[in-house]
Amino acid sequence: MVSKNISDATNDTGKDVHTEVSNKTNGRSPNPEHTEGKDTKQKIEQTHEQVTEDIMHYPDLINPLDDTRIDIKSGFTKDSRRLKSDDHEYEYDAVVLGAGPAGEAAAMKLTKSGKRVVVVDPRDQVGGNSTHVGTIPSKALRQSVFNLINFRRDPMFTKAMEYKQVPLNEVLAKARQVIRRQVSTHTRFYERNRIEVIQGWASFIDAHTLRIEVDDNIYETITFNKAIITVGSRPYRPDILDFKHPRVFDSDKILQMDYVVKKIIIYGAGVIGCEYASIFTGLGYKVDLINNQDQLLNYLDSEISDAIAHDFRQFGVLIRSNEEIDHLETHDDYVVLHLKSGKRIKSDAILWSNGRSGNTEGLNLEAIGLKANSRGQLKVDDTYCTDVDNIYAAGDVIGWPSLASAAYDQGRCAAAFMVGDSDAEPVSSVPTGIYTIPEISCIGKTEQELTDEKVPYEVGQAFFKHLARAQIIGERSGVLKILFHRDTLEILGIHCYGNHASEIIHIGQAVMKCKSNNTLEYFVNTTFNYPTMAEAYRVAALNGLNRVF
Ligand SMILES: Cc1cc2nc3c(=O)[nH]c(=O)nc-3n(C[C@H](O)[C@H](O)[C@H](O)COP(=O)(O)OP(=O)(O)OC[C@H]3O[C@@H](n4cnc5c(N)ncnc54)[C@H](O)[C@@H]3O)c2cc1C
Ligand SMILES: NC(=O)c1ccc[n+]([C@@H]2O[C@H](COP(=O)([O-])OP(=O)(O)OC[C@H]3O[C@@H](n4cnc5c(N)ncnc54)[C@H](O)[C@@H]3O)[C@@H](O)[C@H]2O)c1
Repeated sequence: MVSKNISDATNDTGKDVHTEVSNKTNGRSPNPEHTEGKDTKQKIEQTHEQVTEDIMHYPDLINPLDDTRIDIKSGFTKDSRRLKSDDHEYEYDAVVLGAGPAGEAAAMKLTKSGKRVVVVDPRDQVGGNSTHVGTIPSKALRQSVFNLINFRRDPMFTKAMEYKQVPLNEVLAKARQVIRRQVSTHTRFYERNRIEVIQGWASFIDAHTLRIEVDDNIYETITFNKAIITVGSRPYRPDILDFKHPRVFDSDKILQMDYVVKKIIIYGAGVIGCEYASIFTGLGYKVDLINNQDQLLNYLDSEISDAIAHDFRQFGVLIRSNEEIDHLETHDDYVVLHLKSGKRIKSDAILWSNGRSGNTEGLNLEAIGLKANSRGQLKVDDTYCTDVDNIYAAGDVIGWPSLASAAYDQGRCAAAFMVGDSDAEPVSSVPTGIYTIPEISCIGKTEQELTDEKVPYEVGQAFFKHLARAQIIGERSGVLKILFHRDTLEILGIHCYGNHASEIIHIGQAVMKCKSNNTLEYFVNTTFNYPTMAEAYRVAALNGLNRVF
């Protein structure tokens, strides 16, 4: 279980801060009357033993940045009782299991709809895995490495200073600041909306009762009318690897790496594997990227997938395609990866990044008649309702698309369905934003999909190197591709490779969303600021129109 000790916290100025923990000490003292009987106690002790003995079993709940966490004072518990609950026999109208993006959005929507809501999360801070071990630390880390790369490229600095390798956890200094600010911002959202947050592990007793382990062997029981499961996911860990070994990492544990390596194996060339390939090469490590498919990120436009593979190779990444692990040999200061093809790769460490599993194991889903699939994920219908009609689910725990961006919207939409909003709609179109160096972002169909569907499309493209703004800021590579219907000029897909791609994509996304205006001509007939990266849309549109006859 997550440590409940308040460690020495520092604020952004590096000074110590000693304030109160949010969820844990929010005025709710655990009620001993709720402590379970002996049999259950024994069962729980087992669970507990498992957790403390094998903390890596719950990697999603480990905060590698624990040592410098800020604690946020919160006093919203009592206030939330002022909200009138609906007319039923339960203590809460709704309970939210998990305070990540999906849980937060659901809680906000529910409370703004006048519902009496409680959020349960074992962490002593809100934000979920997204803030503590996922999106936020990895993106802040990427930014630090990106700055380092630019710094090294600038002769003004490199002449004056000698470049020295730094361990990953030191580069994470910036991430710690961002996490603290994010936690503080989101805690205020809960406070201002008077949403009660309980720190503890939640599990179901029945479809209207939840048991919360609020402290070691101390349980609290609450009753609710509806529940939403937003417990997120954790890295998938196959039995053949020993994640306690100091040279074996996954995306949670890597944030704790406190030594410098020269060479690292990344097993799994999905989004996490590719993002970390950029981070490690930026830090000067040699990378072996093991891909069990024949192409990197094969759901992308194939030109973009080729471009990232080309750039990776330029930066010294050795991509090994169509390979599969046989076993891993671990030594004190190195590992040897044995592949089924017979190849052997020696390296200082390995990062395993081969998918994630939903955190459903400890929820006692049997008690409510639910079953997760082999990846720990729950099935929901178009209203985010599970097979049990008062239990909903959103975010990573339901699988696709497993993004913080979508999790937030799914949580909000699920809550809208829970309160019976007539205009609620499920999340359907989600852009891809991959924060490799350079970035990749896309929305809509790929060339391959349009070809398979026999849609008569054309392509308009703009290379960043020709844009004034790109030349000013020193962007050397990058392309924007617009796919459009050659007869109607409707935009069907946008694919962007290059820095700022994840921002640039939103211009096209907005146009695609406006059905009546969704045409390539929008970019020709609209005056954009100059010089900007957005000029790529005008250049690509004109390029595309020139191909139409
Ligand atoms: C390295 C990495 C980088 C990523 N980068 C991006 C990115 O750039 N952009 C993007 O959009 N997405 C990114 N993602 C994905 C993103 O982090 C997830 O999609 C997002 O966190 C899902 O949000 P969620 O609310 O479903 O769950 P989570 O953020 O996983 O939060 C779930 C919460 O539930 C709690 N919980 C677990 N068990 C229980 C229980 N029994 N009772 C109560 N609470 C429980 C957990 O403690 C946790 O706080 C990244 C993920 C990783 C791992
Ligand atoms: N920029 C971003 O948006 C961003 C960044 C990082 C991570 N993420 C999210 O994190 C998730 C994980 O990324 P990833 O790179 O580890 O893997 P991935 O989801 O890309 O999958 C990699 C491989 O692992 C397999 N796999 C996935 N889950 C498995 C499981 N439970 N058991 C066995 N095999 C499994 C998949 O089939 C695939 O072959 C992705 O869904 C992604 O959306 C997003």
